[in-house]
Amino acid sequence: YANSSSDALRFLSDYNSTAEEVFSFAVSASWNFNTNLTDHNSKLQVRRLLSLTLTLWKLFFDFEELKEIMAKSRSYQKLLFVWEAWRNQSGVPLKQLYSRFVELSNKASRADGFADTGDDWRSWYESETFQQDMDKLYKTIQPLYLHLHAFVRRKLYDQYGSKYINLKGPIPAHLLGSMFAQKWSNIYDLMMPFPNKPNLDVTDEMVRQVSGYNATHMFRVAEEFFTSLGLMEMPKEFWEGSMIVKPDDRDVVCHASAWDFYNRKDFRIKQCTKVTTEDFFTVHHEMGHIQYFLQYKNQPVGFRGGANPGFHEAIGDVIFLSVSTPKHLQTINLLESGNADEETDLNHLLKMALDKIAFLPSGYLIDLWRWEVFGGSTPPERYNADWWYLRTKYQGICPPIRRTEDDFDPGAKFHIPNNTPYIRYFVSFILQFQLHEKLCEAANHTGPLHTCDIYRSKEAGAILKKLLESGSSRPWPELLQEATGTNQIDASSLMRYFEPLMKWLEKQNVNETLGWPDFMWVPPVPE
Ligand SMILES: O=C(CCC(O)(O)[C@H](Cc1ccccc1)NC(=O)c1ccccc1)N[C@@H](Cc1ccccc1)C(=O)O
Ligand SMILES: [Zn+2]
Repeated sequence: YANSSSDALRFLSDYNSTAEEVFSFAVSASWNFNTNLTDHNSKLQVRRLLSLTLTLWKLFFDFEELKEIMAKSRSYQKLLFVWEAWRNQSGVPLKQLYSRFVELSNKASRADGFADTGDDWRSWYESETFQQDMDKLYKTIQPLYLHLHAFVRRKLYDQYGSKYINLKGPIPAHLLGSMFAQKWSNIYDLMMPFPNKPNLDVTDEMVRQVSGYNATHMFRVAEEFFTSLGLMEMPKEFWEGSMIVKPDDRDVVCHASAWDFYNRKDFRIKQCTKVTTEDFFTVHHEMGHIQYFLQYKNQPVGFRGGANPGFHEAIGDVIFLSVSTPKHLQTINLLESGNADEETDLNHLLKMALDKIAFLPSGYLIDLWRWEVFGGSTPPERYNADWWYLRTKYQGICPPIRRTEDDFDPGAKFHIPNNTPYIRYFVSFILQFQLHEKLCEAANHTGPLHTCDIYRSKEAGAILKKLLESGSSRPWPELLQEATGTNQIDASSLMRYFEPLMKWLEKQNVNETLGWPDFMWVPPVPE
């Protein structure tokens, strides 16, 4: 018996060191590709064909630029052009490839004993009733979403008129400030409850500050929040190896990501950072991933992951719940007065809802669609129809122009071609409020939850550290129980955080239709 256990231990330690080398090699190759697409391609032997393709590719729209137009433009037609152009160039070409990819992916998952790839991905949450659990969470937050949707639809009606907005119908998808109608805070200026209060979008202030709120400064400010909790600073290899601005001499994948090189030394962020509030949030989101890497780096390779994938997505967002308070923005000199009066408070809550509540239906439906595709109930000839059915059913949005099965709109969203699962973000957006509530209690916060800032609380940091250093070495319900006192993902913390807003919206919407009974309505196409 003794032999077998020492044999097992030796095997595991051999496996671990070998796995580290293999993983490290693979991650380095992937990093080199993602941060230097041109160089990678130019090395291929079909140089001439490729240089032609690259030239054509450069003719294509740059997603970063389109993103900016979707955030800033208030022209119905211009938004529509950008919305359609991106889907034509990114989604359509993928359609045939995707159905073949689904077949191959399911084949691999079945070889591992799963029914299909959706079954494989859901197994990471270790719950026999995972799909029902998610549907229950969605139903809990749905009343709040319906009120936010009705309020936003009314404001868009005021802006775009009755021709393009039906007060009993879904909202045209291109009017919500982002390419996928997932983050609505870019149209906050159309929605402010009290417009004459300080502007909580601190982008202008960041750009104005002569001290230069540049990318590095944004990263340093984020790092200092983590160290203020007693968590780890970024190692020197992080600053040496990361790519935090888009290079001007080559093409890179600009979608932000955090990288663990599995050698316990190299940890990096790849982000095309711009000086905006949105990117300041993303800096914290990505640094949350890095903090997790640092805290669990001495675990065996197999345990270097989130307690479940939703935990990995939540850490940086939990920190930003504190950073985004008027009180904290004043602490870091991005807001004149932090003494939030009732009205500024409500402005802040609405802005948070435009990011956090608006996101939930989309965070839920993307893998609902993918589970149906992997499971076979959505065949290739219904990819786009089922996508839009779910987008209208859960988000209450509709396509601004007619869609057919020649289109492949899910393919325009990074995580589909990148094959990155998505329910993790839905879980994160619920979980982050549970963690925030508990950390605020540990930080002896008094007053409404949405005004809490855990900055410099070592007690809060200690709870986070204990959770993060465990990695995926123990079942997530146990780790959640130890960190928060409950062993289930539960939306009641989120509902408590937004309670003052819910009360206010119920008054605002007293004569509004909640939901979109004109389910099939679509806007006219502008001539
Ligand atoms: O995609 C992201 C942020 C990028 C990331 O940090 O989640 C990144 C995604 C990614 C990129 C390349 C390969 C795989 C995944 N995830 C990581 O960098 C990561 C995740 C887990 C462990 C280690 C790194 N956010 C999602 C969800 C979201 C979040 C916040 C606001 C809006 C929307 C989105 O933009 O749709
Ligand atoms: Zn992430």
